[in-house]
Amino acid sequence: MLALEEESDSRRDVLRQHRLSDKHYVYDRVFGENSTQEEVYDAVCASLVGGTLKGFAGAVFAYGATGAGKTHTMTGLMSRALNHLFMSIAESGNSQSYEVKMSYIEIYNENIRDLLNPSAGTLELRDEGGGAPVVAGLSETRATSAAHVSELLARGDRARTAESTHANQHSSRGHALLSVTVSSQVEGGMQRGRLFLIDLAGSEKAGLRARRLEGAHINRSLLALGNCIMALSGGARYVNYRDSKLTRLLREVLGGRCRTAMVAHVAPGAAHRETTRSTLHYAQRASSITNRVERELVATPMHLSQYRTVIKDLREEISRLRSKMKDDRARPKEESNIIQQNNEIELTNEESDENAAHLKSLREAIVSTFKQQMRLRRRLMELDSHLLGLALDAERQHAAISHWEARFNRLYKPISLTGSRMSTQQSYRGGTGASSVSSSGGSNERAEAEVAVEQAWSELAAVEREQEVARTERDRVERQLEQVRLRGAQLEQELPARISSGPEREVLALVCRVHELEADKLALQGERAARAHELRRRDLALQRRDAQRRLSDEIITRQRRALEEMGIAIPPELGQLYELYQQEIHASTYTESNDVYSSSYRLPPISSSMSELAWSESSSGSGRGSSSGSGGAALEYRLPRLAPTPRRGLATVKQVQQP
Ligand SMILES: Nc1ncnc2c1ncn2[C@@H]1O[C@H](COP(=O)(O)OP(=O)(O)OP(=O)(O)O)[C@@H](O)[C@H]1O
Repeated sequence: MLALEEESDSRRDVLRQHRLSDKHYVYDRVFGENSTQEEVYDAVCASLVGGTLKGFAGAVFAYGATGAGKTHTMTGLMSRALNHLFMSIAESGNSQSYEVKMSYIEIYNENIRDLLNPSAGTLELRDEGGGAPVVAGLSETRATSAAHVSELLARGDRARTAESTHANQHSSRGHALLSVTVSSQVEGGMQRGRLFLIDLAGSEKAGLRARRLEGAHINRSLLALGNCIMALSGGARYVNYRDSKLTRLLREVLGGRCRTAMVAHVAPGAAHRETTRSTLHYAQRASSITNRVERELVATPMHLSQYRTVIKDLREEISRLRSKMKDDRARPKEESNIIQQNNEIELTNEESDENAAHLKSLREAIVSTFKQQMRLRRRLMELDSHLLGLALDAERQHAAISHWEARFNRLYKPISLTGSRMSTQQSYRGGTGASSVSSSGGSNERAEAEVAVEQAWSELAAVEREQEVARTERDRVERQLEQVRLRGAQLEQELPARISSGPEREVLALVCRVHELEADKLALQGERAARAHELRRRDLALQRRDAQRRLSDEIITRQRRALEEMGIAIPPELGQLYELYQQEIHASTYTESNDVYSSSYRLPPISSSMSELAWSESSSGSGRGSSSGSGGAALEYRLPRLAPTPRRGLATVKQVQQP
């Protein structure tokens, strides 16, 4: 329990003394100023990591005012969680079967950036058929060890947008979302556990003009987050996640199948009373949200051509089995009667028992061979799908390398891996002497290129090793499948001679039905996989086009500047083209950066959460004038404004009231 003491002035007010009491808040845990990061990790995050290995989703997000310690907490949790994860995988004695991937993004000014691949620029958030939204083109880096992960985290942290504010020397200005996915093969598909670690930006009011837009975006997303928390804790039937990219991305974390912990940060000083009150209030509301936790099991997507082959094979098997049944039925009645009579004459009771037992074991053998076949086929298709993914990964790394090569005017030649790597590194370090570095690039860009290219080559080498392993495994599984198929065919050949009764025919029909269902299921999965594959391919193509476009922009701008500097008159047609080009760039920037104002964003926030907000704002005693009543609030919600800063002491308070 945490008690928020009333102001000392009010305590002295004898008349009010009995009416005012300290406000008490109850949480799962309260940590004091002397709590260590280990304590916080053990209480908040450790059990979530265990769940991730078993296919559950877990999340921790840090919430609170600027400078209250969010980044400090999350940095500690992130490195501990990933160390813990790799230790648990090693202890499982089955480390080969787990695959850990991580992605790290920042939402800054409603733009999403890939912190592990900042050169990719702004990424698009795309809704995919009812599921969780997907960040198109986001890199998912395979993490191989705790040391590798620390290196990736440090790289991502360096790429975050930070500035000095009055409350914090090194204030994070964007929301950072680290997502770790642990996949492992289990019976029936791929088990996928996820861990989300989220460091939200704190809000801060500053006089600087440049900070206004940033503050508006931070407040906008925190306000949307507050609305979602209010709606979820109030049991609302409709929760509006669409008001910011943050809430769209956190949908699963806030109201989905995720086990979520919110760490609310407060500063104990009296000067922070109002921000503290607001944070504590939201944290209490959040603690009453109940999520239904579920394990995630995804049927592994397969290689497209494999779907067709398997479905064809299955259909052939079905018609073979059907024809056997027909053959048996087509026999003249007398003939089958004679056979039956002969059987009855020839077979003693003992023999007929033996025959029935044999038929039973034959039936079991057929079913078990069928199951084995299906398992091996699935494995084969998983490997194909894995190889397909690896090919795309490799292409992505090639694209990153060629991006930097192009920036340094080098022709990208993937010779042998080591040779090429050497030459690339030498060229960035000036070893080959002939590099022509762009004038604005300078040594920073060189250093960035060196790190990025080195990383891309090592990723590529890892991908190639993985491809080798997968191909060997594929050959092995293919041979095994061929053997099982032959055994299955032999067993089926034994059937017609032995089918003599209705029950036997029923078994055959059942086997047919199983085959049919399997074929239908595969056909559906095939369609879905085809769509997913097409989307991934388009993402990659879009990323490439985007890189090309940015290069063209730069070339055009520089050429134009050069023409002007040299005093060369621009021909009128070229002038017109420049104008058109500028209009086009302006139009596309406008549409990209304003998608938050698209019609879907105009839905007013649900009423219960807005009334909660109105309460919160008016109770601060420093109301923002226009925000009383849901209409005014909804308007502000769409177009957040920063009020002028009247008194310094209140600035932080008012900003933080907005979540
Ligand atoms: N528990 C703690 N122990 C020691 N130092 C801390 C602790 N919490 C925060 N700090 C220090 O206080 C400063 C501000 O903390 P931090 O950057 O984590 O705040 P924040 O809430 O993330 O702020 P912002 O929202 O502006 O990014 C940092 O220098 C940090 O190292």
